[in-house]
Amino acid sequence: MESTLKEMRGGESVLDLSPKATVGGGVEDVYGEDCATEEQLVTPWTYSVASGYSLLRDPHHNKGLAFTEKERDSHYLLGLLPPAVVTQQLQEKKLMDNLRKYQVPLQKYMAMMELQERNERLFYKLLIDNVEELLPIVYTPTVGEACQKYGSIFRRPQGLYISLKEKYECFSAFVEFDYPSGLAQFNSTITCRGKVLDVLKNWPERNIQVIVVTDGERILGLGDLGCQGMGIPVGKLSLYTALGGVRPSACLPVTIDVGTNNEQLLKDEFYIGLRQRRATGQEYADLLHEFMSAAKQNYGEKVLIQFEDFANHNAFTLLAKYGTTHLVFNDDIQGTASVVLSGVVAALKLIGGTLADHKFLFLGAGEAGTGIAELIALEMSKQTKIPVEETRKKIWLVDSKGLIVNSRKESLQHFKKPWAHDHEPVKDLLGAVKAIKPTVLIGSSGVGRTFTKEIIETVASFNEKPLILALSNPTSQSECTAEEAYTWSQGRAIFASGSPFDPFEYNGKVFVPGQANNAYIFPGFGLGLVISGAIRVHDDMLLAASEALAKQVSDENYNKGLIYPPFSNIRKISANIAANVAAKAYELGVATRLPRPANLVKYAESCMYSPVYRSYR
Ligand SMILES: NC(=O)C1=CN([C@@H]2O[C@H](COP(=O)(O)OP(=O)(O)OC[C@H]3O[C@@H](n4cnc5c(N)ncnc54)[C@H](OP(=O)(O)O)[C@@H]3O)[C@@H](O)[C@H]2O)C=CC1
Ligand SMILES: CC(=O)C(=O)O
Ligand SMILES: [Mg+2]
Repeated sequence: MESTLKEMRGGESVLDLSPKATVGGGVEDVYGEDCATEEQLVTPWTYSVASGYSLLRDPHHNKGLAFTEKERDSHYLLGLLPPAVVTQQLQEKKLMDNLRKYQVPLQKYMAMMELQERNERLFYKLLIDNVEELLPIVYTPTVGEACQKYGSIFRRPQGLYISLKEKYECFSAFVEFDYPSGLAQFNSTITCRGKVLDVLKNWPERNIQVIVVTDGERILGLGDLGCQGMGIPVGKLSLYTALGGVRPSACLPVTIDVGTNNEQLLKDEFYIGLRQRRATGQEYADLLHEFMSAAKQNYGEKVLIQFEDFANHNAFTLLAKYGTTHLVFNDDIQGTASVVLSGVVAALKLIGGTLADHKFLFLGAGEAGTGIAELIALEMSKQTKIPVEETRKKIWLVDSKGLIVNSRKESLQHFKKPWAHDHEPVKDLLGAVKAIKPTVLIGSSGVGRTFTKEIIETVASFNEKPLILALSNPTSQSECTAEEAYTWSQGRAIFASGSPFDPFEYNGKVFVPGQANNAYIFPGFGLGLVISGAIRVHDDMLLAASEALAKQVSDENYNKGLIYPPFSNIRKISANIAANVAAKAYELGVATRLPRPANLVKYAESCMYSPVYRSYR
């Protein structure tokens, strides 16, 4: 049975459909048919060998002109392709040549999406081999523009859409029973089973390891894009595969559609989502809960659910609520924290001192800002053995109302309260910079050009080498450009940004800005959880990921002023991050894949997906 099923999938063991012994010793009911009652509906799944025309239209197995003569003969492809047989390398060369001819990044994005839908392995080959060139296309900044225009550029759906329409409903009914002894009448609340589990079962893959889910309310720094936020889970998961080696069939992008408060989208005739204002409160919580329960029920305890680009009024609550029952990770809070801590630790080689010697000032006290602040305070506390309540005092945050200080504490959202320190009220960033005199300035506000000339000049006036991180995405929302950071600090700033900037020449010296983006962390972090079979995420794993990333910065990188290694080495970096995270999972006792492999880096590398074409019998 096992070999037959593998043969049916072209010899790939990518998706092993063979029955597996479960922990309890039974046989896994992959399709849910055996456990369904006679009244329950089941899906009539069929699997067949793709051949001929349908093989050419199956993105998982299509190789285009790279099908060999023998494969064309045995898979009924003769005549369906022109005679030339080419290598994957030549296909890659041609596609890169074509992509480079497009002047507009969105056209490149659409060409890449079209390739992903046509020939998945070639898509990943391109992305892996040309990561520095293509990352800004499939990811920030271009993915932001793609989400804004998703309704117009939408061709084929990617990922799963779960909307309020699928949520279970409760309704009251007046019920009458006509007993022999008399008529009984009462009001009853009836709950109809929701359809979220059925939606998950519609997805063709059964063996999902990573879900990236958004509700579209805070897409990058672009705000509420509703259902059109789908571009983000799709983009993040393509990085899970290309950068972290998680196989594409194990990745599931999900968008939860609870409506949108974006008036422009609500009026847009091409908008693809529910045309209503956002559901909130219990209705929102219920749909999210139905999704979280269905995901665990369908894919098991070890499926990683990554929350992405939720607004902060939901993000912290969801993370706290499901952190104890599910394997969940919030990329904006936790992934960003890990990547920024890594950059700061690496930067110490250039700016000097220990972590605790520095004073941090953030513009933006939301998910990214407070997430980073907390991990820095935690690491400082571990290094100095000073309680975290004390190390937090080295870190200051400014939100839209000014510096976060004690006198504001009562009115602050819960995630800001730990950052309310004793100080006079200060109304804006410039005032805060003058009052706090930070050595590190971090932008996480989602508002572009907020690091003005005066602010950067002031920071540079009391720091030999100010560390300036403009994290907000996409490029239009960056707190400053690389050119501004280097020029206004007279070439002294150590600078990195969330979206990439080109190298900049100032006074005859070329400055290479780094990219402080959670894309360095989440692919390797997720791989580490998957390969160890981790069942929960712990802050120490974020520290482990951060440490592994910082160790990958070479002297050559430091000499260029870089605090992150180049993305061209990302697969090696991800394997090291995965190994460190997995090691921590074993140490904490939350790993279930036993015995622990002796060499975790080698093991991580051996688990990574390769996009090279497979030969078909
Ligand atoms: N580089 C990376 O890897 C990552 C980058 N980001 C980027 O960071 C940005 C913020 O994301 P996130 O933290 O999730 O968003 P949030 O909405 O959670 O937080 C935004 C914060 O910025 C504050 N803010 C907004 N406008 C101003 C202003 N004019 N002056 C001062 N403060 C202001 C808000 O203040 P208030 O609370 O008062 O409303 C809030 O505290 C986004 O652009 C996102 O793309 C996010 C994650 C990762
Ligand atoms: C990078 C990222 O996750 C964000 O900007 O939201
Ligand atoms: Mg994000």
